[in-house]
Amino acid sequence: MSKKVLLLANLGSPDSFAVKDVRKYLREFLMDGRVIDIPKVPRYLLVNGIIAPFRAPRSAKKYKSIWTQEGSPLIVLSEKLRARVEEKTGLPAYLSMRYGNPTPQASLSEIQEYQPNAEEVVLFPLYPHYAMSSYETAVEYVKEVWEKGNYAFQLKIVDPYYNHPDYIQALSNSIKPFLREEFDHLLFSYHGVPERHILKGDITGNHCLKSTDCCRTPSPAHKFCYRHQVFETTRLVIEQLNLNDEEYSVSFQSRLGSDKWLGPATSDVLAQLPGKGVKKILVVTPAFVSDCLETIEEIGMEGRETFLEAGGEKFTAIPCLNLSDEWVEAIGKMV
Ligand SMILES: C=CC1=C(C)c2cc3[nH]c(cc4nc(cc5[nH]c(cc1n2)c(C)c5CCC(=O)O)C(CCC(=O)O)=C4C)c(C)c3C=C
Ligand SMILES: [Fe+2]
Ligand SMILES: [Fe+2]
Repeated sequence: MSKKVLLLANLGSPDSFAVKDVRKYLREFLMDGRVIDIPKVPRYLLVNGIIAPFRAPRSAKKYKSIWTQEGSPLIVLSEKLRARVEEKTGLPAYLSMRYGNPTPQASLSEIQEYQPNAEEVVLFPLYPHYAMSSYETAVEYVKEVWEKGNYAFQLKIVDPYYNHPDYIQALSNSIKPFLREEFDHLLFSYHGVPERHILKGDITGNHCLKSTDCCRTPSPAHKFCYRHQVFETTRLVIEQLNLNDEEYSVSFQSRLGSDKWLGPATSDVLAQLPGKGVKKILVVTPAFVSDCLETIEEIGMEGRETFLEAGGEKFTAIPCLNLSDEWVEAIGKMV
């Protein structure tokens, strides 16, 4: 019986692609004040009156297009990753989701029941970068459940690892085989967030988004700045891959609502690049460590269509780290 237990935390998926399950999932997700950060009453009206009813049927169709025999790719891959990490580290590993199942309540209770010698649970968020709508909400939610539950074990949390050498190495090596084929451009497409989230996370109150190169000027704000962290991941990977500045760029995907989000938008970039002579593109999505709706459908299907319709000739979506040995080893080292 181990004193140290691992808990991997990811975002979660609906229980099925049925509209009612997708609606329930969207409601839980979007009622999170760290995702839609407006006061509770207007948020309730917006989510329940507008977003969930209109978005659920459209999202359900998208989920149906990626669903496998085993279930949602995000859940299936996260569970397989959990098993590999357990095997590799020799430590008991559990999985919980921020929205949907398995809940942190269920996972922590399982640990309590089946790991009676556990003294320390190490929470490993399956998000390399800090964003209030991803890493922060996942961590704070598990903390909240742990605080309420009177568990016998301590809770330790792994910091964002966007610049950790082993993560960078695993990510770079996952891209390398694709560079052997002819390509014109490597696009790093990260999940977007509203600019307001970046401003809220600025602990100096006067750094983030105050100049175009704020994320490249050293500042204590970077500890919580998603934009800085994704630029750092990109810079470190580019260094490993020996690419020059013309061969790659960064964009942000999955925009929702009418707020100003980080840009440029991936969909705009994919529509414009063929006109600038980019006919063969590679797209990598490092904000996601496991393939999911946003990588398989939004990039692999919609993004491909946008690029080819705009005159592109070859579109390659590079898979996420998923179950790569190097990634499993990197997690083992980070925990
Ligand atoms: C205001 C809305 C959203 C913010 C901010 C946001 C940030 C954010 N999300 C991820 C990772 C994932 N998001 C996924 C799906 C998804 N995201 C939003 C909205 C926001 N995300 C919605 C409504 C959905 C559901 C699908 C849809 O209707 O479009 C997923 C995939 C889940 C799956 O089941 O496969 C992931 C993963 C990050 C990392 C992030 C901030 C950096
Ligand atoms: Fe999202
Ligand atoms: Fe910044």
